[in-house]
Amino acid sequence: MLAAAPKHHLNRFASSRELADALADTVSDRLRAAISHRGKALIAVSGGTTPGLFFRTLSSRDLDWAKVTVTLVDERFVPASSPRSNAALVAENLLQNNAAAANFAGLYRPTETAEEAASQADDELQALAWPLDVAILGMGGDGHTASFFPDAEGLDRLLDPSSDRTVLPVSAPSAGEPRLTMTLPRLAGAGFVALHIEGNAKRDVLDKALQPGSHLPVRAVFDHSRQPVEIFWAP
Ligand SMILES: O=C(O)[C@H](O)[C@@H](O)[C@H](O)[C@H](O)COP(=O)(O)O
Repeated sequence: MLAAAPKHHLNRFASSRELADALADTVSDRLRAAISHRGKALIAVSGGTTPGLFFRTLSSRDLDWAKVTVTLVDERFVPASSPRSNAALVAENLLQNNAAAANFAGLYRPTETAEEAASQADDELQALAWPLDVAILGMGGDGHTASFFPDAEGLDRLLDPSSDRTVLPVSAPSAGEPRLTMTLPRLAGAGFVALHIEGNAKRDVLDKALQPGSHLPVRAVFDHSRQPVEIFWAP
């Protein structure tokens, strides 16, 4: 009996603009509901080149942003002054307009090593209002999500669904620089998990990841996510 494809829902859009509007609507509704239910909201977002338009669209949504904490799905081991910084990407595109009132909890720490930074961030992020209400994941053309790179040292540890860590360091030749990643259980435990990908090439990679027996890292999110993964895709 072949294992059924993990539960997910494909939301297709004609353009990046339509996708950004729909994802911003859904995410702002989820944040409002979390604030109404528990007085606060916690969202983790990814970096990279895909989410910019979505961030700028979400930043103008009307909600009690002062009760929202934005954190990162992953981060390059670089300071916010670096053009590679996801914290800088979020500051410049999401923490603007109405969302400028939101709180931010980044992963980077100015330590000698990524290991030390991950350990410090892991300690300090325990204080956040877990579980995530929203996790926005991206995906690379190699099937990585967060910083779960296929060539990462100790990938099994990064994908351990029972990890008691929140942040782990990542060393992977294909990653460019050392990374800091939120762990699978933290991401999989979110009340709403969106995978935001654009283009036909990534759609093909995702289709491969959803085949039985796939070992692409993104598949681990589908296999362990508490909620069905909502895929947001535009060509
Ligand atoms: O730090 C990062 O780069 C992201 O968090 C990473 O996981 C990203 O989502 C994918 O690499 C896709 O990146 P693109 O959107 O640039 O294709």
